[in-house]
Amino acid sequence: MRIVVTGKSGQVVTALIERGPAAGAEILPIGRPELDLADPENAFELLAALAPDVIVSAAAYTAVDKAESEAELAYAVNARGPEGIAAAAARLNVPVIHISTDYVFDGSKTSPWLEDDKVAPLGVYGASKLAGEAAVLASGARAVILRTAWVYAPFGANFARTMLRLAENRDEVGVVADQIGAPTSALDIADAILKVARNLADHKDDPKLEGIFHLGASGPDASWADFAEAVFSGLAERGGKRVHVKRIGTVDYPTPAQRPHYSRLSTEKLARVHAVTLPDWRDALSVILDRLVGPASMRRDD
Ligand SMILES: NC(=O)C1=CN([C@@H]2O[C@H](COP(=O)(O)OP(=O)(O)OC[C@H]3O[C@@H](n4cnc5c(N)ncnc54)[C@H](OP(=O)(O)O)[C@@H]3O)[C@@H](O)[C@H]2O)C=CC1
Ligand SMILES: Cc1cn([C@H]2C[C@H](O)[C@@H](COP(=O)(O)OP(=O)(O)O[C@H]3O[C@@H](C)C(=O)[C@@H](O)[C@H]3O)O2)c(=O)[nH]c1=O
Repeated sequence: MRIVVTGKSGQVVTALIERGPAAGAEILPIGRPELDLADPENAFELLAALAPDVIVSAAAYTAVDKAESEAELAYAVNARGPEGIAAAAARLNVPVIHISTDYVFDGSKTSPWLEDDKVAPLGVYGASKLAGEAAVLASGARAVILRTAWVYAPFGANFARTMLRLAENRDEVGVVADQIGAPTSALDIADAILKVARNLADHKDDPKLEGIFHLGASGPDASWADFAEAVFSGLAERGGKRVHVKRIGTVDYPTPAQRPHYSRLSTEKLARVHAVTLPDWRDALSVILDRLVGPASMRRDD
């Protein structure tokens, strides 16, 4: 199975490159400069030459706060980019898996968001990603939208690595405790994408496999403060320093973009239709901390 992916240097694609071979997939990443999503005119020629079985559209403008002041660029990359990719996929008759976000929701629910719940993004990033979803769904390509959330990995820019960096010279970090979701490992996302890709490649005439699906870790709801506490206790278990999380409110941590208070995604549809369920986020974090900090068995107090 040949899978062409956009977003060569991103967390999800780096994970796909790592996990692809074990799943029998050849991952062909494309990134800048060969494809600038803000101007995807050459997408068809580029994709056609690579002859993919499946296309994964994972590149995005992901700077949530900066998007508020760079709306034009965010829409170009997150909406017109995927539109160009999906149009090419339709012409090539190749299915496309497009990665989207929990930030398409306003966070007003108190139970996990379903695929057909009302979308109402609070910021430019979420709105531009929503426009990307719409463009992909309207393209005529066989399409799966995978909305995921709170992505972190042993590589790339993410909240867990930010916490570990802050731990280097801080004993306490203030983190919001009133935004709830599920941290999701890019390694697990990659495994899920590979299974969905296999299903699409193997069952060409099954429209039930297409549409919007939510993809997130199992385990209890978590706030960013819970996630930070889990990172720091994992650090201490591995012989690192102890760092305290000061649990604060969103009002105490003002940011240019508003974020949803509750963005946990219901993953039942993905489990039912594609037979994909992700591990508990606490186990997934342990796997990633083993790589970032060292295995827990190396801890000093053993
Ligand atoms: N990170 C998260 O917490 C979440 C992410 N998602 C979605 O998952 C997907 C993957 O996210 P993630 O792996 O974290 O992404 P990253 O932020 O790690 O990487 C984004 C990638 O997109 C590329 N990119 C940005 N602008 C352009 C452009 N104009 N042309 C071509 N490539 C471009 C970047 O390339 P370069 O390095 O050259 O800038 C980079 O490779 C995205 O669609 C994102 O919206 C969904 C939920 C949560
Ligand atoms: C670094 C830091 C952040 N925070 C807060 C800010 C914010 O409300 C929350 C999350 O911080 P970040 O800005 O790192 O995360 P953010 O960029 O909002 O993460 C989002 O990225 C996009 C791409 C997505 O699609 C989302 O699913 C989500 O993962 O934690 C603290 O309270 N203390 C801190 O020290």
